[in-house]
Amino acid sequence: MRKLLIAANWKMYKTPTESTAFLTSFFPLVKNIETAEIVLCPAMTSLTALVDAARGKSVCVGAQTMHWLNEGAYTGETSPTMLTAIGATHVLIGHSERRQYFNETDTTVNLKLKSALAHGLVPIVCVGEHLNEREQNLTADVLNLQVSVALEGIDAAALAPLVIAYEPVWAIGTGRTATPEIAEDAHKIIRTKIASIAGSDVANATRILYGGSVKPDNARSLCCLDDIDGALVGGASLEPTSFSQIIANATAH
Ligand SMILES: O=C(CO)COP(=O)(O)O
Repeated sequence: MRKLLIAANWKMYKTPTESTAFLTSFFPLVKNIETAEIVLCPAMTSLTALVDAARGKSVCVGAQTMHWLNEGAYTGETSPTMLTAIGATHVLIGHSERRQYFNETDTTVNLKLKSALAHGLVPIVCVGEHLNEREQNLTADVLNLQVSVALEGIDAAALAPLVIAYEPVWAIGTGRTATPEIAEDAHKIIRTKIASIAGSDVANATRILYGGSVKPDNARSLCCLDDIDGALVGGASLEPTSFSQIIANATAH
């Protein structure tokens, strides 16, 4: 049985003060929820403050990206060792905005995934097709390629912590959510691909989140499906009430 994971991607929003103020209002709203793991991914500058504020609470804190190396002359970058040193436990890898604006590729996703696993960070690897790819019936090809390159050269035994987030690019920040059928289909494609690479045990244990315009009113219909194990939420995670409603609806029986 896979435990639901609901993650917030705050992108380039919230100062450290705003991040900890969020937690102060948010935590009382979710503290009795035991059926989901909750992860907040703030901007790098808020990580330390949020890790400190979340200590002892059932909320984890993750980064939105990282370099794959431990150190080096890479201006502006943050290493996995730096993240674990401050207590971050999760990391988003290969978000479509990183691929679009910062030249991330399937190959750098693979390097980052190997590095995150080696450092004990829970990797949340983002995959998803563009609208034109969906319109040309290329969704399965795109997802299969993204997943296979991401997992290249990684031992099945090392993949236990892996989380994948299916985020169709056309649904991000657009208010246009994938229908539950579209999302479930894509998640099945991803799970089947993982099984072909790493075996069915790994595939069945891997949590696959849906991301793209998740809101309180669609969280239930997405998260109740067999192959959807949670959500990666952008805009609607910035506000404690809407994010806590997403969690409540996603975990409702
Ligand atoms: O990119 C996303 C999460 O990583 C999704 O963003 P929205 O929820 O704002 O569409």
